[in-house]
Amino acid sequence: MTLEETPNPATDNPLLDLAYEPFLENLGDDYYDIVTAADFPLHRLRFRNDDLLAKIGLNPATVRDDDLIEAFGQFRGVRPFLALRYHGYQFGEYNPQLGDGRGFIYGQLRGTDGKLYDLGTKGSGRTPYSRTADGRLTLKGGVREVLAGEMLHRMGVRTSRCLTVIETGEQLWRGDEPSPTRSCVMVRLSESHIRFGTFERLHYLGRKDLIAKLVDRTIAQYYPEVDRANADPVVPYAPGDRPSSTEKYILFYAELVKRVAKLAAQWMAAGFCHAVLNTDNMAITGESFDYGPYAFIPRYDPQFTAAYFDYFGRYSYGNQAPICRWNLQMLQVPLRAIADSQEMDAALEPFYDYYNREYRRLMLAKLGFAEGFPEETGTELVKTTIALLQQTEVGYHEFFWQIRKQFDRHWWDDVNQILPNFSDEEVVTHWRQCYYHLLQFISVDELEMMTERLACYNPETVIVRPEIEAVWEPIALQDNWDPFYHLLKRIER
Ligand SMILES: Nc1ncnc2c1ncn2[C@@H]1O[C@H](COP(=O)(O)OP(=O)(O)OP(=O)(O)O)[C@@H](O)[C@H]1O
Ligand SMILES: [Mg+2]
Repeated sequence: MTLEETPNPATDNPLLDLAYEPFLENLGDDYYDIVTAADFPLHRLRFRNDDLLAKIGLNPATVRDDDLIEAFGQFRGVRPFLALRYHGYQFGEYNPQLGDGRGFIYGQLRGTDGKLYDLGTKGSGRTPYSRTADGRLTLKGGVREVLAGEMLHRMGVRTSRCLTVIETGEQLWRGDEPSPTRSCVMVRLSESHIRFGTFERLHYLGRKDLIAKLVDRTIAQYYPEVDRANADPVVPYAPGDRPSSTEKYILFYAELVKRVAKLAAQWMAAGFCHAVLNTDNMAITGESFDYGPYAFIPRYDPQFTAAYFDYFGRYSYGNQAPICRWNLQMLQVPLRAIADSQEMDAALEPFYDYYNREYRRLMLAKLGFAEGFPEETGTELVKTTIALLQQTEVGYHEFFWQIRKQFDRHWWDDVNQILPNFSDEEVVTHWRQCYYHLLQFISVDELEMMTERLACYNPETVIVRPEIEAVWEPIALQDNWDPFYHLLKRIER
């Protein structure tokens, strides 16, 4: 290579040379505070997501562990770090004292898919929103968030995912972990950290102008289809008067309703209980994020609650769709600055239609079926499946795994071949008949596709709590990370 051909990067760390885009920064400082990162006594890379490095246009082989530590542990950043301001309804009570208290936006950049992504931190130190807390994330919290993102991604849920987890060598005190406990800093890639609560705060402050600006920018950036469908000029908002509701804003809200309804259906089909669906944990893109006390359900139980502090089951597994709908309804309050209330009500109306359609589609896919048979027949099978899951002792994920494992073309010929070793309880017999009935709409050639679909929708491993504890224990006791890395591999199968 001649001297002229030698690449001459600004730094030798490819992460610092990425084309970061200041979308959030350009909103102006009404929406964030510029903050600094904590200085940590130790930086040990515990997790790197090479899949995501590729997604942001990097060849993972060219990114060294030290590069990741420099950017996402020592925070040699290229842009100001923004702690975003937000409020939110927490367990139904409005809390005006929130905001990024232990994280910030490190930067934003385009994925290879052309979409803008946030790199957001968690556990990176105190900010003006930390209140009395330490601004830190426990190592176990980081490990759990990695696992949730990867598992949900594997199950086809629209979700944020962790890019890195770096252990930081501090001792933290927590009421819900044996303490002192180890610390880490996590960086996650998500579609956006703009939350429902971001708009709620602006309403609380009476800043309709800032709401209008944020909605316009949100639509332009994250709802291009709405922007294209309705090329209305941006409504200039003069404080004091009320802009007329343009179709664009209703289309945006209607699309958000659809995305959130689908997300709730995705969680339900995945057997996932998010656990803390406060409005500050709802992204304006309709993406799932913030994995704290979540759990994958061991058995089908609508009342299953994952957070020990959720005393009344507000965020129980079975309450996720109604709560998402309630959150969408509360979002109408700030959005009234730019959109008509009745029109938003009308846009919220089909929430359960979207939800039910997506849930039915996903449950049928978990059973191996695509659309293409009478609607009632499919609905009947889904209902019978739920009845079986409720009335027998079978585990939620175990049941679908067994279908995937045992599926055989003979099921198509003979109803008694379907899960032959399963019990003969009445509900199971009825389920077999429904399943067999639906199979009769399938041609032999399509059976191969069913096998593929079963593999796609039903992973071999689902991280119910004992699975997570089983990988955490060796980390906690012997600093042995192998079971964790092994579990990450198993999740992919
Ligand atoms: N250890 C902490 N130090 C400072 N603030 C904290 C800490 N833990 C939580 N908070 C703040 O409490 C609020 C609610 O926390 P929640 O657990 O929903 O969010 P989070 O997990 O910190 O972050 P995110 O929603 O970005 O995933 C947020 O304002 C958050 O910043
Ligand atoms: Mg949160």
